[in-house]
Amino acid sequence: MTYNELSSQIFLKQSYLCVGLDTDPLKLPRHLLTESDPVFAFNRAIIDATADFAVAYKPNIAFYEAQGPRGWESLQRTLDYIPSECFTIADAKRGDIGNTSSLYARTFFDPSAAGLDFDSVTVAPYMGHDSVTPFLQYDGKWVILLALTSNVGSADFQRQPVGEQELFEIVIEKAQTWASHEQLMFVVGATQADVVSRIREIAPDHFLLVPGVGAQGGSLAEVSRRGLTKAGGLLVNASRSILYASSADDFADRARAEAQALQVEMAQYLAEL
Ligand SMILES: O=c1ccn([C@@H]2O[C@H](COP(=O)(O)O)[C@@H](O)[C@H]2O)c(=O)[nH]1
Repeated sequence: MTYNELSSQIFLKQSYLCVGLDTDPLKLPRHLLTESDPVFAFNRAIIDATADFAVAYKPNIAFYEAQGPRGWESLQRTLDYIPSECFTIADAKRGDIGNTSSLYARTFFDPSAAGLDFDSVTVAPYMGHDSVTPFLQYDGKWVILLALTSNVGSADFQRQPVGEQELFEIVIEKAQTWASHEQLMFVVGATQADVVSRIREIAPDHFLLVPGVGAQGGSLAEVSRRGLTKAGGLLVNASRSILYASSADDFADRARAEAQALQVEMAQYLAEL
């Protein structure tokens, strides 16, 4: 999916919601456990319930890998089920020496390899340019680089001062020499809303993938007011607050209501642009 196509979807759906598919087999509603693939049955119901309000879906790969081969099958079925107009993110947080990164990229981007055809993959910047560029060799595919994460541990390295800057700012500046805003996004936690304006000075056009609203307590209002651009420019993720709004038979209805509430709020912020 191109930058303009993603931007168009945001204004068409009046939403920059990304639904995180962090599907934990231990948290599934009991009535789904008799399904042949309970994880996929859950994801299918969540996608059906939220697709009107979401422009992106982000399966967190850890939740699937932890299930072994069954998990990879659930992931494949889920990816195939996501509507084609939605942007897909493999939240895998990969990155290694170049030849290894090439194989990670092939896993998520080349359907003739592992069968997966994601639009994007999250990548850790720590090993530098040659660990990231193999992911950029695929036309139409995106790298979403971890810049300033939502967890408290982001203070350990990402917020360390380096000269006049903090380390995450150097990551954002340097990475822009590797790819344009048409192929590169940055992860910025919603819990770090206070620095989103500063990030917009360094990266005015890049999409930001923003996890941390909902269960982690980040503010959608603050991130939106500081991070939205004329192209949209944000994908705000919510996982647990949508997936596990209810653990009973009404889980899909409750997930839909949570997603709709976020979309309605997002539409207000888009109207203020
Ligand atoms: O900085 C980061 C980077 C990634 N994540 C991921 O996003 C979701 C958040 O889930 P919630 O349930 O909405 O808190 C999850 O997959 C994380 O691994 C993040 O939270 N922060």
